[in-house]
Amino acid sequence: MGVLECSGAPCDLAAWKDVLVENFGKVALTVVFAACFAKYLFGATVGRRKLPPGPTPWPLLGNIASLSGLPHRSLEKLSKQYGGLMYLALGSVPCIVISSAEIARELFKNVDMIISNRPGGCFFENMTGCRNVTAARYGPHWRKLRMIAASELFTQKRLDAYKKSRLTEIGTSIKELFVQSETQGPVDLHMWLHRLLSNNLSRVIINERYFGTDEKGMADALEFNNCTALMFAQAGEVVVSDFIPWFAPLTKLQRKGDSYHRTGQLTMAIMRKMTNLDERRKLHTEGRSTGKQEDFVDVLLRSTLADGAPFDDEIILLTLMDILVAGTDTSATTIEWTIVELLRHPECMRKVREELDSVVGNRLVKEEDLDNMPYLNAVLKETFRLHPATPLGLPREASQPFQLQGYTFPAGTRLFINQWAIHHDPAIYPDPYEFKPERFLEGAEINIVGDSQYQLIPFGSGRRNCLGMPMAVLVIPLLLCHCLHSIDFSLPKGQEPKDLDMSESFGVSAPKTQPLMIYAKPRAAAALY
Ligand code: HEM
Repeated sequence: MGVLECSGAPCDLAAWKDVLVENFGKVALTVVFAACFAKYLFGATVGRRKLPPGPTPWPLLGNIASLSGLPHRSLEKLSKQYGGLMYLALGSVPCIVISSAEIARELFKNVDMIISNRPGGCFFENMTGCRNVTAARYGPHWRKLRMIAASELFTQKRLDAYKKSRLTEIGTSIKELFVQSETQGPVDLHMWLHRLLSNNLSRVIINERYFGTDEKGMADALEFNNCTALMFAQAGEVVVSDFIPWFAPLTKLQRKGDSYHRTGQLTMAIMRKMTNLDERRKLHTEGRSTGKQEDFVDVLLRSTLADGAPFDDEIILLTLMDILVAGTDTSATTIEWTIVELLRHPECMRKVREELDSVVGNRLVKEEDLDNMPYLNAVLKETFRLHPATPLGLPREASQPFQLQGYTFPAGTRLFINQWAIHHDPAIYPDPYEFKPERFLEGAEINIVGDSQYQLIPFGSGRRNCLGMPMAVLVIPLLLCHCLHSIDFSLPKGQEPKDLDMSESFGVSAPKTQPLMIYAKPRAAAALY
């Protein structure tokens, strides 16, 4: 009989001690595993009594796997099982997912301020120091940036001031599209839209068309696109130590922080070149002007931060980078999805064109026309519903404990508003996976703008909603009207609209996985450009 076999005879305690010391590593590991396993088995019922339902978390990792692939879709599936308010553990970070319009309404009505924080994380902490408006913690710095954006950058007055340059950009880009389609064959629609929208923004940021089709313009566009592609890829990486703090040494070893910091430096260098900031600051300090109408750089150069200090170079460049990055891909994604859906639904395309031809006829589209196009607006709402550009929104983090649906959540709880699940809720939208613009022309009106509606929230909600929404809700329908009024789109030979791949990828936005390659020929109205 071995020393540890205690049946009948008293145990040899000294021998026990020796074995324990010898095998300390193995014993400790066994205890940790046993504890994790017990938590895994019983945690769901005992430890989570006061939490909303949700899938059982794995030891250590929790439910991180639920965020892989297309997280908006896997979370929607889970919400069918666990409900509109679902609890997940991301490593050791508590997290809730809201998949119901009613619960979103309660959240934004009651605790908007508490949930207006962003979680930061390794990427933003190293790339921007969380000083940019998108990643900034809720507090005086963020409030000041938002206040300047709302009162100076995205006002109706400024949007009106750039009416002419918008029209010029759209006209120039459409002409370029015809040439490209005729000389080079099918055009990647997303890339074309991306360039147009970037130029539309560069015209308000620096008063210039920055991404031209000449050699320099092409090189600048390539440099900027490569940099944003790197940024998007890194922003989408799951850094385990963001969820499990024990892994911080590994993150350090992988030099993740260094590589995000380098991306930040590269972005700043590109933005500095684009804005010609050194020269602009010199002019500003000397009290001289560029002689052109005031642009975003002028506004930021004369702005002050929450502590009264003037905007430093970094904050100017970060603000403009945020606007450029957040504003182009999301809008290009939305317009591309709209055109794809219209190609797949010729009856809807016919109705939009009839409306355009009757309201606009044989002249250029005007911004005022947008108020007289109920069908086009319904088409756009249906695209925002079916293909939200940011299906999970941007993550929020609670700055204080808060209550929702009778549960109490601690400060630090991460929140995802699953737009995808809300927009595909069959109780609100029968046949939720079908493209049916008519649904927005019947029954009670559902609007995107205004906090009263939570059934269609592509721009998020509350005080931390999309900062560029005033521009997006003008530019997207306007550009769409111009495209549908003046361009005849056709697919490359042998391709049928019904066979188009309709899958989306998930990243900073959710574009079509396979870009739409398209021929573009002038419709009658194109002679006007
Ligand atoms: C289809 C177009 C767009 C969609 C669907 C969209 C969607 C969103 C969403 C869902 C958020 C997060 C809101 C939240 O947390 O509740 C957001 C934030 C933001 N958006 Fe947009 N966006 C679009 C266009 C634009 C444009 C055109 C700009 C600028 C020109 C812009 C700039 C921003 C910025 C800077 C933020 C961060 C705001 C903050 O954290 O305070 N977006 N957007």
